[in-house]
Formats: sequence, C-alpha cells, structure tokens
Amino acid sequence: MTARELNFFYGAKQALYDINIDIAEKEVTAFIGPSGCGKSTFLRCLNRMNDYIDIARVDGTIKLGDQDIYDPSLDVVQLRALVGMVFQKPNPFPKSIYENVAYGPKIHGMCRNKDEMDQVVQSSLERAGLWNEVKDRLDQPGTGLSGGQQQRLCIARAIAVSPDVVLMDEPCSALDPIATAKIEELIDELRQNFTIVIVTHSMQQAARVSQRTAFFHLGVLVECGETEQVFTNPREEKTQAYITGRFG
Ligand SMILES: Nc1ncnc2c1ncn2[C@@H]1O[C@H](COP(=O)(O)OP(=O)(O)OP(=O)(O)O)[C@@H](O)[C@H]1O
Repeated sequence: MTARELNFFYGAKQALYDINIDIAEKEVTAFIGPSGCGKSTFLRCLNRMNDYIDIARVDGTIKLGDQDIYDPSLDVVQLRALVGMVFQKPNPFPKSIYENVAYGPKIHGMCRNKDEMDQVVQSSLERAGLWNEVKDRLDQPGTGLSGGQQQRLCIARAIAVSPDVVLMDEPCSALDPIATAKIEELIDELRQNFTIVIVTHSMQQAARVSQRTAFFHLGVLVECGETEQVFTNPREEKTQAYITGRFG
C-alpha cells in the first residue's frame, strides 16, 4: 500500500500531516510514536475505518496496488476484506468459534458448500495457531476462549477472507506476556502470506516483530526505514530522542 500527501482532520483539528509512505508487501511494518501522535488514525485510514467518524475528513491518496481506496465507486466492504483488521481488545462475535471464522467467507460468497467452508475454517484456525486448541469445540462460543485465544480467533477471522493486508492496532495490549509471545510468533509466520501493519506502544515489540518501522510524532511521519536502522542508526534527531527515552 502507498499513501501520498495524506492529511487527516477530525473536524477542525488536523491529526495527520502530509503522510507519504510505501508499505512493503509480505513484511511487517510497525507504527511507533508517543500517545496521540496519529498512529491509530493513520492505521484506520488504510481500510477506511475512519469513515465511521462523522467529523473525519481525508485529503490525499492511499492506494492498494493500483486502486485508490478513497475512490467513491469503491466497495468498502470488499476493501475491508482485502485490508483486514485486528483490534486492541479481542472482539469475537457472540457466536460459535466456527461461525466467527465462517462469517466473512459466507458474506463474501467464497465457499460453494459446507465442505469448502469447513476447509477454510480449519486452515484459517491452523494459520492462526489455534486449531489444535479448538478443533473439538468449534460449536462453542468464541467469547468463552481465553484472551489470547480470542485474539488468535480474531486473526483467524481476518485471514479467512484471504486479505492482502492485515492491520493490527496494539493487538497484544490486553494480553499477558505468554499470550503476547504467541501472537508475536504468529505475526512472524503470517508475514509469509500477508502484508502486516502493527501499531504498538512497545518499542521492544516493534523491534522483535517488524522488518520496517515508521515513527510518528504530532501527526507527522518523522522517519520510516528498516527496523534495525531506525533503532540503531536513526536518520532524524527526533527519532533518536524517542528511542532513547528522552520523550514520549
Ligand atoms: N474520534 C476522534 N475525534 C476527535 N479527535 C480524535 C479522535 N480520535 C483521535 N483523535 C485525536 O487525534 C490525535 C491522534 O490520535 P490517535 O489515536 O491516532 O493517536 P495514537 O498515536 O494512536 O495514540 P495512542 O498511542 O494513545 O493510541 C489525538 O490528538 C487524538 O486526541
């Protein structure tokens, strides 16, 4: 995905300024920066989740491949299948584990019969590292799983519709360290098949899971580069100050 000259406003308040970024395919890009710097706002621009906010206004261009995602003729439901999202708090539907994963493929008409749907559900749960834990209780509520399992269920739900990109907004912030480690391992496996963008408050997490890091400050994308370079040899003084804990 690419963004060019992206400006974003909540009413009169500008939250993002002239963002230009190329998000590399089949890699993990981490968005870091102090609270309120616009990481989540920009993440939500990437699949038009901000459309739900009445006062939101976007200027500039975001493309998925060649497609301008703010083109008025674009089908937003289709866009959100191609650019899926995993939220801070695991939010399974109040439905069975099976139904949670089957929901997307069903509304997008991806499966011709029950066998095909079973296959998609199984492979999505496998790829989300959850199959072995739930295969004997697929008819039980998704909400009955542990927090870490629920988050992996939400990842299975996102990948069941074969997205190109998976956006993750602080996916581990509600999880304990063991569940966090599992999600981080999973992110590393998923990047073989998906482009991943993760917002994280943790610089350690960004360093562990991402290949590229983008540092935001006061709505400006200060620096974006290979994660190792950003953390060891940042180009910008502001990045250096942030990663060494001088502010934020
Ligand atoms: N729905 C909204 N209406 C008005 N202003 C908003 C809204 N959501 C966010 N903002 C403001 O936009 C700015 C960027 O917020 P955003 O949540 O994108 O930052 P962030 O970097 O993700 O922060 P955090 O790390 O705390 O989640 C902040 O000043 C915030 O107060």
